[in-house]
Amino acid sequence: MKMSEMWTTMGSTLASFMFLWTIMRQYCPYGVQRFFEKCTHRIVSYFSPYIRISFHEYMGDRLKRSEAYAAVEAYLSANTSKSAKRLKAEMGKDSSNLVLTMDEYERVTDEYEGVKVWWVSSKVMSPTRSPMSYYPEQEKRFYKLTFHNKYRDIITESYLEHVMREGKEIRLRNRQRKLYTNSPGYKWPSYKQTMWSHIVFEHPATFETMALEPEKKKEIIEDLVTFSKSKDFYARIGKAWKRGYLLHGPPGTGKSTMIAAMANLLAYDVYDLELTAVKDNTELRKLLIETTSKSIIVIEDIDCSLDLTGQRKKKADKLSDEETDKDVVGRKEGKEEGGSGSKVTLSGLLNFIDGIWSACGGERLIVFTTNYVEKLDPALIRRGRMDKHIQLSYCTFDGFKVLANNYLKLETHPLFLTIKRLIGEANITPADVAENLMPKSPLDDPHKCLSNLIEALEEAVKAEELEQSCPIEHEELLQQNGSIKENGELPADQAMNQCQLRLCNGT
Ligand SMILES: Nc1ncnc2c1ncn2[C@@H]1O[C@H](COP(=O)(O)OP(=O)(O)OP(=O)(O)O)[C@@H](O)[C@H]1O
Ligand SMILES: [Mg+2]
Repeated sequence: MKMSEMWTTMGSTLASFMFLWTIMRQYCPYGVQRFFEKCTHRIVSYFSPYIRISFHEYMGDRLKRSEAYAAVEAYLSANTSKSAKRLKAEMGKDSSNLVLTMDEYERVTDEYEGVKVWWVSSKVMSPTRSPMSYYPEQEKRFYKLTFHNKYRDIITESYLEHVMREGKEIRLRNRQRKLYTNSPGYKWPSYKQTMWSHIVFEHPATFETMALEPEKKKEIIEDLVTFSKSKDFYARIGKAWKRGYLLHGPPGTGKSTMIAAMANLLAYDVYDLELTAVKDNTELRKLLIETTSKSIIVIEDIDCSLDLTGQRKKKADKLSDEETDKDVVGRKEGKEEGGSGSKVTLSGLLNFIDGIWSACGGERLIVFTTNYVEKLDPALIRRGRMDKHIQLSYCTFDGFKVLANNYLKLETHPLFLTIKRLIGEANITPADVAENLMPKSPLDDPHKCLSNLIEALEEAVKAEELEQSCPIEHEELLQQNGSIKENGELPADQAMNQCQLRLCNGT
């Protein structure tokens, strides 16, 4: 057969095939269409000297968005959006600028060490489950890279590595950090791709603005930074790249504020896990798999989240007298919010923290907060699970100086001496100090705010003295009054008045 005849035969075969294909697309069911698509691809790739690599947005069972896809997306948006003719515009970081990426079915070229490659962004629709299906069709997006066979080595060995590295760096730079939550009572529709809902994370707390002793602050910052740079170390010692922090202390001592400061220091996302809204251990695992790296998974008030404290004790102990109101409220909420109540168990939670699944993703902090560390099951907070225990306590003079600088822009003041003396004697939380330093009217100058704080400190000192002189009466009064604060304190003025009243009455 002559060369020209061969080309003619090939051309007409392809033309007939294309014609058939057009008809099929219009009239045939999805399965038949896919079959013909595959045949076309095989014929084309048999004759073509070009290689194609696809990067799909979701792989396999679609549990997680592909990191490779996201890196390609970032790389292309930074490097080739100038050459693309059809672009997609989206709000970028801080909603302050528009980010342009190539639109669907757009094709751009890129050059690497003199080699030309082509990228196409595309999508296919997955079939609906049945003709009556309620769920909409799912879009499966992907990028396709095309290059000549003779450059196979350079592309697969070095260009792709370059794309991934640059893409990841760009993503990190442009990342808009997010605060995720697994909303309580929220029914997860099966067509939805994630169990987490999110908003932009914009908490302003930093370690600089935290009232904490300087050495403690330095130690925590160093610990966090060392962790974030220890990928190779964790790989060498054969440990998953994650670290657990237990923050404990009375209410208002800055546990939640510290989580925000941690996230801001390391530029991590925050996953605020509401345990009472998690149906069972399987759902807990799904939630874990969906978290990304560079994130903090937070379980606040772990002692109240579920009945995790008493799992190893007998059932009868469950509602013992020792339990505080807060515990009971926590469990009640779990029952109500979760409808049937959460079936997450202690072993489920332990698996969540350091089971085999916990290693996926890497570079993650798990943070528990509690007001009552002594109530937690030791298994939950042993070293290795909760690697670092941080106790947050009452405000010190160093802490006060940070708050005075934050709230009043004061580094020194004649009243500081009095405050230094009183703050050493009183148990006052940073939250209370902050509240007193807050100007209450436009006329409140720094002197007035500091005087307010001195008043509050004097009351706290009196309450301390009272507690030490007649601890039983003090405790009884707190219980009778019902105004006991969560950390076991009664507002100083109330305690004083009531104790004086009792002493006067001789009771
Ligand atoms: N150490 C601190 N440094 C700076 N501000 C603080 C600190 N502790 C508390 N605050 C202030 O008090 C408020 C309450 O603090 P935060 O919510 O962090 O306390 P918490 O320990 O999480 O309390 P709870 O146990 O009730 O959840 C914060 O908004 C913050 O303004
Ligand atoms: Mg808190």
